[in-house]
Amino acid sequence: MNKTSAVQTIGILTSGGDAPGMNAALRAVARTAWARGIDVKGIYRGYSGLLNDEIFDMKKEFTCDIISRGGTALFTARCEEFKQLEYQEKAAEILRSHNIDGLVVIGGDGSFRGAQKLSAQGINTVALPGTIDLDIACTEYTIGFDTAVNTAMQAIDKIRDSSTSHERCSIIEVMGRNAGYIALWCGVASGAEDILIPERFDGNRPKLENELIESILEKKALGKKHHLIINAEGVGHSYGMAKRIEQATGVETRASILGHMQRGGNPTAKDRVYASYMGALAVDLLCSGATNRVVGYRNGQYIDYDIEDALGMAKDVDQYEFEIAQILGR
Ligand SMILES: Nc1ncnc2c1ncn2[C@@H]1O[C@H](COP(=O)(O)OP(=O)(O)O)[C@@H](O)[C@H]1O
Ligand SMILES: O=P(O)(O)OC[C@H]1O[C@](O)(COP(=O)(O)O)[C@@H](O)[C@@H]1O
Ligand SMILES: [Mg+2]
Repeated sequence: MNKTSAVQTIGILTSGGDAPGMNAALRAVARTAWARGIDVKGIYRGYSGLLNDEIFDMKKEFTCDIISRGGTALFTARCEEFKQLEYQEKAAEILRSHNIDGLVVIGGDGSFRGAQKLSAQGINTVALPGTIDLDIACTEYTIGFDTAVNTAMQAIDKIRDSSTSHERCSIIEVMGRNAGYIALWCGVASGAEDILIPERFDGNRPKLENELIESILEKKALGKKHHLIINAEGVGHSYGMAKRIEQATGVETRASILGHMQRGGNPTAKDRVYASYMGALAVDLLCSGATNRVVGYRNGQYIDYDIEDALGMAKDVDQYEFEIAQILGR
């Protein structure tokens, strides 16, 4: 019992796509809470597990040997029904029945909406940005992005060796349903000739493919031995694109979709350390009586925002960075 804290029992859940570093975050939440004299309960499988009352008393052992592991020891899920008010009310009841008066939600923008709804139901809630997509406007950093980019970059390096040996064009599709940050970073880090991101795609596929065909022929004429195209999932259609490009250019073209390997693996030091400080801050915010907050990282500092304000912020790929990425691939 901590008489000065606004909350006495903190629940933790992970929600949406898993991200490397979620374990470091939940470990930090639990250990900071214990250090502050607060009880901790784990909630399995995100909002879905919460609605099924999959709640347990977290003990120290649960947080041991997980900081170096990808994924989430609490498991994660997407839960459509949680978008409805009646399920949000039910979830708040369940939390209260376990004496959980503070909740930390680790997930992406969708999960923040859920956290906001629980806050409206009277449960003090703080969210941590856990997503490989980096698509959260209020923060320069999200848990998992750094690891995902490094994992994808290493895979691209390997594909590049094969691509160069065969003097082929390779289209490599990386994750990012609505966001091109993984593609942009991988493109720059791998020296890709072309980078396709949803933020700069107008939906006109024939136009996009014609530009790529021109770019491939131009670079082939300059003596380039391969042509790497990093394609974000949000643009997609990599296999069809490869076929049409090969037909039009005569350059053998292969597509590789990296898929879920990008979400796994041991988190980088950055993901472990940032996630740890963010987890600790979430607890201290709850102790101070805060609710409906999201933790972020900006200008070298860990900060927090109102969830509504955070979700209202717009984010776009920096145009200068995108232009330079294109220049460097020429
Ligand atoms: N508008 C909403 N209201 C309540 N809960 C939501 C809302 N949007 C999303 N959620 C919850 O958050 C979960 C994760 O959202 P999703 O967008 O799939 O992943 P992420 O949190 O990684 O962005 C959803 O399955 C749902 O349970
Ligand atoms: O594993 P799923 O459910 O197919 O989801 C795939 C999506 O999850 C992500 O890996 C991460 O997105 P979220 O963090 O929003 O869940 C996206 O890049 C990808 O489009
Ligand atoms: Mg999301």
